[in-house]
This record gives sequence, C-alpha cells and structure tokens, in this order.
Amino acid sequence: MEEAPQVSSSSSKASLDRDHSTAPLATQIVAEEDLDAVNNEPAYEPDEIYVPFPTKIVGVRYYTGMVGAGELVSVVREPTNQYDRNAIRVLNASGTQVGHLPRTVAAKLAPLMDQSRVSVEGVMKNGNLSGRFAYELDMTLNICGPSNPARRKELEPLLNWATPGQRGFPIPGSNQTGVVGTSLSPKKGQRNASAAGPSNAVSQLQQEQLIAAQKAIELSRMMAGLAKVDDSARRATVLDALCGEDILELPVHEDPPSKAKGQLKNDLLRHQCQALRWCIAHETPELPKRETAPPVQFWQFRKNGPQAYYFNIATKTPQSAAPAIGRGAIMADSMGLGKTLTMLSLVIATLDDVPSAHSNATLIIAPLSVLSNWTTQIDDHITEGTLRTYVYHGDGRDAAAAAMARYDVVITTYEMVSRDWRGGKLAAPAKKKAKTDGGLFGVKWKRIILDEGHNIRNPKTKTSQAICELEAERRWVVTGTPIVSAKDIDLGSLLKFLKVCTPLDQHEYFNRLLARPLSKADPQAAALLKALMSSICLRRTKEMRDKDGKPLVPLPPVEVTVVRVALNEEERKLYDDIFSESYASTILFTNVLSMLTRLRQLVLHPSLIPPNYLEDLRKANNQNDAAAHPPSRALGPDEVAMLQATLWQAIQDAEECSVCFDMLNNPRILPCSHYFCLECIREVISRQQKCPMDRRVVSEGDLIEPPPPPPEEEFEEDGGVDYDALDEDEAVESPPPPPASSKIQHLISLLQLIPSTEKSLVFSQFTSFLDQIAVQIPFVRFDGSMPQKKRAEVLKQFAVPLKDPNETESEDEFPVQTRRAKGKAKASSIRPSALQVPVVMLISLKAGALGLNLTAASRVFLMDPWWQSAIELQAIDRVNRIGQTKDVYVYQMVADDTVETRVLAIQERKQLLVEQAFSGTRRNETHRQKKEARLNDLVEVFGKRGPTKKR
Ligand SMILES: Nc1ncnc2c1ncn2[C@@H]1O[C@H](COP(=O)(O)OP(=O)(O)OP(=O)(O)O)[C@@H](O)[C@H]1O
Repeated sequence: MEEAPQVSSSSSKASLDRDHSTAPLATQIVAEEDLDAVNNEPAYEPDEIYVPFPTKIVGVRYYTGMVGAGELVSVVREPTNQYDRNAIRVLNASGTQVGHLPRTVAAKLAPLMDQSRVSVEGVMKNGNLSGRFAYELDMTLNICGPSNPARRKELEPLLNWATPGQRGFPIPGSNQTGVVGTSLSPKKGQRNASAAGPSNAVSQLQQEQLIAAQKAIELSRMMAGLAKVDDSARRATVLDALCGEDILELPVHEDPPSKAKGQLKNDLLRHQCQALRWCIAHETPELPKRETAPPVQFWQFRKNGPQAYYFNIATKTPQSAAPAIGRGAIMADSMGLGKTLTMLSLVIATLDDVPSAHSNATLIIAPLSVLSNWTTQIDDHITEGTLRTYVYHGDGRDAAAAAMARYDVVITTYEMVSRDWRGGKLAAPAKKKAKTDGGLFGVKWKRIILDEGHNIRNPKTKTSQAICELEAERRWVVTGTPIVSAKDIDLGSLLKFLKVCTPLDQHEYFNRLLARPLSKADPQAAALLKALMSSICLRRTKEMRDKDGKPLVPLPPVEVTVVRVALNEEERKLYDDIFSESYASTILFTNVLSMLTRLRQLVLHPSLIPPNYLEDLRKANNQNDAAAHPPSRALGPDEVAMLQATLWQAIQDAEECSVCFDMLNNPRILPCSHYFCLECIREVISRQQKCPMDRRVVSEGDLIEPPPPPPEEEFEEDGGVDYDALDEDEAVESPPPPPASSKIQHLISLLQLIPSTEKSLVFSQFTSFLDQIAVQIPFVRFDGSMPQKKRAEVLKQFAVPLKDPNETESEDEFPVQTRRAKGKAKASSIRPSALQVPVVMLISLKAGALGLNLTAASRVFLMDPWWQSAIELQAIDRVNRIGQTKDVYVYQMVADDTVETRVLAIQERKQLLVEQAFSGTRRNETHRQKKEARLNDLVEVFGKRGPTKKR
C-alpha cells in the first residue's frame, strides 16, 4: 500500500500515521452529544390528505416531462414566473417538468402553499407516454395539511372551493365521506371468496392475492402498534418481519479479506462473508436489462413495442433515460453480530476499486460513545498496515481535507460533521472555526458509513441536514434497530441520506407512499415497505439458525437471577416514612414521578436523596396551597450554579420529566429545583404560571438552562471522576466514606463470591449511585460525562483478561481506582491487591447500553430495575456477543418490598401489553392516552388507582 503522505506541518500529532491512536482526540466534552442534538430539535409532525381535487395540467406541449396514468407527480411553487406570480409547476418523479396547474387553481393554492399551511401532491389520471400530442392532462391534486384536528379545523374553510360541489367538508360525526382513505378490510369480492371456502371456484391467483392482502394487513397492524411502543426490542421484531426471508441462504463471498492474505487477525465468520458479498452487490447495483429481470430499486425494464423504457413500480413513473440508482444500503444485523468488522472488510475488499471522481477514502461517522469501538476493532482485527486510519475529532482536529482524502478510513463523530457544516441557518458558530477547505465537506468520499444511523432520524436537525450534504459515491447506515414505525420518520431520513430507491428518498414521496398510508394501516404501503426493506436492509439475529439448525453465532448460555435485597432497619424506616408521605402527596398526581425517582434512589443509597427530603415532604403535605409557595426571588450566581449542577446530574441519570413522563428533552430547572422538558414546562406556565410540582408561582423568566459541558481538563481535575490511581498516603488522610447501603453490601458480597478469573459489569441508571459504589470497591468507570479519550482508555484497560492469581506474579498492569469523591478514601477491596487489573466496571445504563464490546466480563449486575426492559437487554448484549467464551450470569438486584418489586411486576404486565399491541388486539392510543397509561403505571407503584380521565 502507498506510503502515508504528510498533513500540514502545523501539527506533528496530526501526521498521517497508520497508528490511529496518535490522531488528535477530543479536547472538548460533548456528553452524548449526538443524541442530545437530535432530541433538542423540533419534532416532526405528519400530515394527512384533506381533500382530493380533480384538475388538469396545462401547457404540456411546452415541456418534455413524460407521465403515465396513476403516476405520482410533484407540485411545486414557482414564485419567479414572470407571467403569473402564483404559478405552480408539475414535475414527474424524475424532476422533469410536465406542465403547470391552471391559473385559477394556482391562485387559490399559491398563498396557502407559500405560508406552508398545506402541501399538495398530484396523481395522474392519464398520461402522455404514447407520444400523442397533448395540450392538457387530467390529474387529481391531493391537498394535505396537519393531522392535528385543531389546525385542520382552521384550514378547512379555506379549502371549501376544492370539496365536491364546493359544499364544504363533512361535519364530524355525519356519515358523509369527504376524504379519500384506505380500508383495512379485504375487498368485498375477496371477503365473499374467503367465506365460501377453498372448494369455491376461486382461482389460485385470487387466493394468493387474498393471502398477500391479509399478510399486508397483519404487517400494517404491527406497524400501527409500533406508534405506541417505545421499545427497541419490539421494533426489532417488526424489523425482522420486514426484512427478507431468504437471508440465511445468501451467497458467500468467495475470496474475502483474511488472515492468510495478511489483512485480518481473525477470519470472517460465515455470516460476515455473506454480508460482505451482499454489501458489494449493493455498492455495484445494475439496472435490469430484460423484461423478466427483477426490479432494482423499484425500477423495471419494460418495452412498448420497439421502444424500451424503465418503469418505477412504486411511483408508476415511466422514463426512457436510465434512472440514477443509489450505491449502499442499511446493515441492520442485531447487536453483537460483528457489523463493525463486516464493514471494515468491505473497505479492505474494495480498496482496489478506486472511484474516478471521488477519493478512495471511507468516512465513518459514529456517536462519541462508540467512537473508540471502531479504533479498537481495527486494532483487534485488522493487520497493521492494511488500512491507513485517521481519527478526526475534537477542537484539535487539523487535518486538511486533501490530506484526509488520502487515508483509507477517517473516523469522526456526528458532532464534528455538524461543526464543519456551513450550510443552513445554524452555521454561524461553526464558521468561527471553519477551515478554508471545508473540513469533512472538502472531501469527496468514496463511502460514508453512519454508525447508529438513527442519529439522523429527525430531518429537521442540523446534524441530519449536515450529514445528508456530505458528498459520497456510496453510503451505508449501520444500526442494530432502525425504527420503522409509521409515525417515526427515521426510515425516510435514512433513505434521504442513502439516496437509494429514488424518489422514496425525497420527503414528499416517502410521506405519500409510505409514512401517511402506513399510519392509516394501508396494506399496499405495508407491502411496499416490506419490499423496500428486503431490498435495502440486511438483518440477521443471533437467534437465527442455518439450514442445519446451527446458530448463526454460537454463544454460551445466559442465566438471569433476580436477587432480592432486604433493606436494613434504618433504611426500611426511612423508606416507609417517605413512602407514606409520598403516598399522601400523590393524591395530586402531579409530582408522582419525582417522588418515585426519590424512592428508587433511596433504596439504592439513602445519600442519593436530598438530606431534608422527608421533612420537606411533610411540610409540603401540610400546605398544599399556592399561597404557601411565594414567587421565586432573584437568585445569586452561586444558587444558579447549584441548580445547574442538580440539572446536570438529572441529565446524567437519564431522569424523566414529571409532565410528559419521558426522558428529559432540552431540560430546564426552576428555582424550586424541579426540572422538566422546556416544551412541557412552557406549556404548563402558559396555562397556570405555577410549578406543577409545588405550585410555586413561576414565569418563563425563572427557567434555568443546563450548564455548558465542561472542558476536558476540568473533568480531570475537579474530582468528579478521578481516573488516577489512588495515592495511599492521601487515602490515609481522607475521612472515611459513608457506610455502604444494603444494596451495595449485597453487591460486594456477591462480587466476593465470583471466581477470581471473572470480570463484572455493574449497571445503574443513576451515576450518583455509581459514585457511592465507587467509594467501596476498586473499579474502572464508564459514563456519559467522560471525555472520549478516557472512555477509550477505560475500555482498553478493561479488555485485558484476568489471569489466575495462582499462576501469575504480582503485576501492576493498570491502576484500579476507588473514587476519591471530593477527597474521600476507599474502604474495601474485592481483589487481592496483588492483581491490579480492572475487575469491575461501573457503567451508566444511559452511556453503556449501546455499541460497547465488553466481552471481557461474564457477570452483569443490574442495580436498579426500570420498566424499559429493552435497555437492560441491550446492557446484557454488551457481554452476550461474539467473543464471549464463558457462560454469562446476570443478577438483577431488587430491593424487597419496595417500589422496585412493583416495577418488576409492571415490567411483566407491560410485556403483555406490548404483545397485544403487536397482535392488533389493542387500538392505537393517542399521545394523551399513552401519557395517562404511563401515569397510571407510576401511580400503581404507590399501590393506588390512577386517574381515568383527563384532569
Ligand atoms: N470474525 C470475527 N472473529 C472474532 N471476533 C469477532 C469477529 N467478528 C466480530 N467479532 C467480535 O464480536 C464482537 C461484536 O462485534 P461488533 O461490535 O462489531 O458487533 P455489532 O454488530 O457492531 O454490535 P452493536 O450493534 O452492539 O455495535 C466484538 O467483540 C468483535 O471483536
């Protein structure tokens, strides 16, 4: 391979080195940057068809666009038209103009379109394919608007002119039908045929059609059920149903990168060789050349007499010129099947396939939390010298675009792409540091691989827009669970990035052909989705077996044990007192979530709740009166800083908002220390100007933002997370740590029973609880607040296997820490000090549930149960994956007779609900119903019945 060229002389660190570990890493912490960026952006709101309006396309003779009957066409404003400022163009799916809307129609629609109040789509009734001269063509305009009923009510009067006979829209509840809809029921004839039984003279074709229709209905129902299931495990089930059925029989790449060829340190497994061949085929797709050939990205080859043309079976678009087809797809193998190595072997296998108009460099974009997984996987599996790799991250990133283009692989994060992007309204801050050569945007990439591609699920986010603007010849999305629910729009965003299956990659067509009809459980759309997914998505799961019944990846068994922990006398008393005060308070049903969180924290360690919590609760119960809660006074800088620290901790602990009961999204804290999503608290304040928790008078001006992420050095110095080995002298001087709680003591006794050759992961949602465990046992730690460099170091340390102490000399291979929580010292030790290799990793559920390889461990402790059991499953998947050679033991630690035991019961019941949702026996719930159901769950934890109606 060609020798590495040098980058700018300004940084020796940035030299193009085959060893990526020398590349500049993060100098600024952006904890969980990418996901937060996504969450903080405006939500997407789907629209629906209000009315279909029959009209014409005029001026057809002046344009070259061809259309066929039934074809979907775009309707686009043309405000610069010199003859008519209301002009509206009609384009076919390839973007070629067919004509205009009549002036009278355009005059009515243009103002509504200009104000983005409606969107308009066309469906052709006839076409101009025959070549016969036409002045006009017939079409139907579907006029669409927001599905929100209040906004629809406002808009309908403005569209009366488009309703049949201009009689206006049907009054809700009347039997008129004004809007086209789709029905789930089979067609009348089909139902009769089915009822008559197989002996009836129904042709085989009809039977097959009927079965297909029923399957599609089932799929549609599953899709509809997804809208209310916020559970990635369930989404994965739908994904499995959508992706191709023949994937176990896929052909294997005959000459993959290998050990023998000196490229890999471990040979690819069979399913990876299959994936490699599938990936290469998807990078080099070819349009069909015969009428009998299967469609490629929905394009068929057809003939009309001697005239050959391509026909898009999704949009019914004919065109004579060869349509553009995209290169790339979605790699969605389930967690732990080795997608990383598969994608790296794709890079290696195609190194000689050098593009003519692009560089030969592959850009990998990953969330910060899994960035180091790529570098580690390269170290572990790729022979040195095979790939020239560069990590582009942090403020110190200074490789010039031209230099980056000469690497084989450049690894970066979503945040870095956003920062280098200069497009759009949000570009101003990026401009300050922008390079003259455009950074990542200055390279024409051979290939882009998006790891955890759902980070671009919301097309309105800056990240999503930036990523779609990167230039590349081939595009890949790697994800364990792409969300394909009808409401969530991430699949549309993924297609937009991938630029495959045009025009489904355009929001308008995705919405028309998939998102909207799917939300109405339209079987045709479900069938289209299935066809789409099986053609562009590779999905295998660990549970799959090959034709000989062998698992795809043989893994040792996993045993899960629920460990019941009794609280000690003191904890029990405090718990019972707080529980009964909370019980009394929940009559209001407003602060139930916050009280539940405090109870959950209390059973982990009493120090996790505020010192005067019980007294405050009692006081609050005695004065449920707004008058007792005066408006907030002006706060001093110290008080603001303290509140910000509280909010920061809540974000780290993935706490939920007490208004929407979802994870805090763009959170704010009030002077009374209660925190909410910005959107939720704004809505509450607009109605009642009181804190929903303690009814203190508040205004928007009282909302305090989270603190900015501290720079990396601060993390090193402030003791928040101390990664240096503990200095023994200092330890002697430090005051003793707080006593271990019952849960921690139980954890310690279990850890002591574990064989000395085994490593353990200790997961908790609450990083403050990890702090408490940290003062009791030696550990390494991984959480969302850690800078990237530290994360990589910790993972590397932990990956070192333990040696049997009987066989090894005492070695100080790595420091094992006990946290000096602001100067406090360590208490006990799990390991004989002779063996200084990390044995226990403390890991936050939020930061550690996705994308990490921790197969060095075989024991998993889940310290606090929650009803999002999917996150716990993802945590277990960190150890239950390729590379795991030992049996895995999972201990779910549950404090006896507390909220935790009830949470477990709810977890089981939820499982049932989710199954019902998937079998279609439950109807769709509205957002409010969902919220109420959640509130009922919360209240049930207190052993009460929740509200049944909107309060
Ligand atoms: N051919 C192979 N031989 C040996 N080990 C392998 C092989 N392929 C993958 N692995 C190991 O399997 C583990 C899982 O791989 P990887 O992280 O790529 O999974 P993944 O599918 O990306 O999972 P996730 O979706 O959780 O990120 C890693 O420890 C990796 O080193």
